[in-house]
Amino acid sequence: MADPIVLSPGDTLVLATHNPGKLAEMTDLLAPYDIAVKGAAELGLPEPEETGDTFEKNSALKALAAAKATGHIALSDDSGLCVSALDGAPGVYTADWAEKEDGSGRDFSMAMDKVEDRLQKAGATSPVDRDAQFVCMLCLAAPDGRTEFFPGRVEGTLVWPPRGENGFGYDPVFQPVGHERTFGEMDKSEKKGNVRQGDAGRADLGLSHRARALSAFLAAKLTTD
Ligand SMILES: O=c1[nH]c(=O)c2ncn([C@@H]3O[C@H](COP(=O)(O)OP(=O)(O)OP(=O)(O)O)[C@@H](O)[C@H]3O)c2[nH]1
Ligand SMILES: [Mg+2]
Repeated sequence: MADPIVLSPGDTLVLATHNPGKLAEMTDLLAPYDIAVKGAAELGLPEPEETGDTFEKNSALKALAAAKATGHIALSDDSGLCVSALDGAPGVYTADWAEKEDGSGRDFSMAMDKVEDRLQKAGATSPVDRDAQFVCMLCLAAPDGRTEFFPGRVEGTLVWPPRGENGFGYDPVFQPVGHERTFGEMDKSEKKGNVRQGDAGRADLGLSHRARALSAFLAAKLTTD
């Protein structure tokens, strides 16, 4: 088995994402640690084509591209919304569902309409039929090609119409289990939840899929003292 990837105090960690919403959340979660965090766009890195058919494959290709290009350890995030009544769609294609037909970028209002339209067609009109998960797969990659994975997920219900202006992407339609407000109605600390170091998989380690995956990463790789 390959040696574990070691992050030491003062190291640079490249956040291998071009999504400003993800970058803000990840930077915030890593703020208490003695790690110099740099985003992929800030470093002028190209956006790799996501050719994988799993979250793991796509997170690996993004992290490896950034680690090899910079010579630093890199952390990527491949994530998406998996809707039970749609057999797990949009899943790894969550970002693609937001791409505008004229190629001019992403429109999440259109993407949320599309999900709702599919749910209506599937007859999923009552809350019990509208469960979904946000999934996040973090990949830590070293320039020599080693990779490690940290998954996170959160269960929820899709509401309609969308509610709230906070967050990004599909946040206004996703209401996590046990909460009465959507991610779009929560401020960033609520969406993050009670993140702290501890055993991966503990229920109180963060709320969002990303916060839970980051908790597992923090527990394995970083220390505040
Ligand atoms: O409402 C949301 N709240 C979230 O917390 C969240 N996390 C991810 N997503 C969406 O899922 C897709 C990921 O695709 P993705 O992993 O390829 O990322 P991306 O292309 O946006 O950036 P990059 O990291 O690849 O550069 C994109 O459509 C994101 O908007 C979220 N939507
Ligand atoms: Mg992407």
